[in-house]
Amino acid sequence: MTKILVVDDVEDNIVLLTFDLEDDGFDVEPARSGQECLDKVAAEKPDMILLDIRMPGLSGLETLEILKSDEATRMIPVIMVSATTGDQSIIRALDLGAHDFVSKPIEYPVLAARMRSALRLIQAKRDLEKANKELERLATRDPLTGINNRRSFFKLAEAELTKTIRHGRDIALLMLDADHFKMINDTYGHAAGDEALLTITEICQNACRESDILARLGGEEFAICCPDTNLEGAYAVAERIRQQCENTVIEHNSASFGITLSIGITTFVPSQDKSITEMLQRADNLLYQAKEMGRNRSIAC
Ligand SMILES: Nc1nc2c(ncn2[C@@H]2O[C@H](COP(=O)(O)OP(=O)(O)OP(=O)(O)O)[C@@H](O)[C@H]2O)c(=O)[nH]1
Repeated sequence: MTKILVVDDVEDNIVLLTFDLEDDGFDVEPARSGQECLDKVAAEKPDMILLDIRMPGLSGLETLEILKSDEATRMIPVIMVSATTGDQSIIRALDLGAHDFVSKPIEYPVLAARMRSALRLIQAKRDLEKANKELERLATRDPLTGINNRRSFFKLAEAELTKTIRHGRDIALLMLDADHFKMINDTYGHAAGDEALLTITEICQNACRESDILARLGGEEFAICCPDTNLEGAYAVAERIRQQCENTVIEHNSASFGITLSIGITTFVPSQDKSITEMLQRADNLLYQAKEMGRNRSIAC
C-alpha cells in the first residue's frame, strides 16, 4: 500500500485529507510539525510527503530543505501545500526540490492527479536506477561465474596498485589456469567444463580476503590481486587454492572428475613495473613455467 505522510499543524486539515486519501486506498500517516515529519521519515520512509508550508516551529520550507539535503530522504517526492495561490515561498520550495504544490482549499481530484504524476516519476527513476545497476553488472561481471571480468579486474587492480605505491606497501598478483581443460570439455562435455569453472571460482572465493580482487580473465584463466600481501603470503594463498582444487571431486550428471591448477605468483617490483600489465605478464610467464614443469604447481618469483 502506498504510504503518504501528511504534515500539517491544523488537525482539521489532516482529518479532511486523511478521509479522502484513505478512501483512495492510500495508507496515511499524520505528522503535526516539521520535526515530527523528520522523525517519522527517519523511522520509516513514506512513498510521498504532503507538506504544509506554513507551520510554527520548523517551517515546511525548512523541513523540505533538510529532507532534500539528506541522501537517504532526497528521493521521497514532496508535494507542498500552500496557504494561497500567490504564495512566493512556492518558488523557493520548487527550487529546493519539491515535486509539485497545491493551494488551500485543497481540491482533492487535483491533488490526487498531482500525486499520481509524482508517483509515476519516482517509479520511472527507480526503474532507471535498477537498469543502470544491471548495465553496470553486465559491464563488470563475468556472466558464468559472476566474478569480475577482465576489464573490471584491470580497473580495480590498477586503482589498488596506485594506492599501494603511494603508501609503500606490498601487493601480489596470482595468475591461475586450469590444467588440460580442453580434455575435460572433450571428455565430459562443455556443461561439465562450466561446472569445473564454477568450482574453481568458489574455491578461490573461499581462499581470498574481502579486499582481494578475483577475476576470470577469460576461458579457464583466473587472476587474483592481493593488496597488502608479500610473495610468501601470496604463495600460501596459491597453494591453498591449488591443493583445495586437487582434493575436490566435481560431480556432473553421472560423471565425476578432478581438476588441477597451475599458478604463477609475483609481487610489485618498483624498478620494472609501471602498471598491472607488467605484473600480469610476469605472473603469466611463471604460470607458463609451471605448465612446462608438469602442471598442478605454484611458482612464485
Ligand atoms: N566449458 C567451458 N570451456 C571453456 C570456456 N572458455 C574456454 N573454454 C575451453 O577451455 C579450453 C582451453 O584449452 P587450452 O587453452 O588448450 O588449455 P588446456 O586444455 O587447459 O591445457 P593447458 O592449459 O596447457 O593445461 C578450450 O577447450 C576452450 O574451449 C567456458 O566458458 N566454458
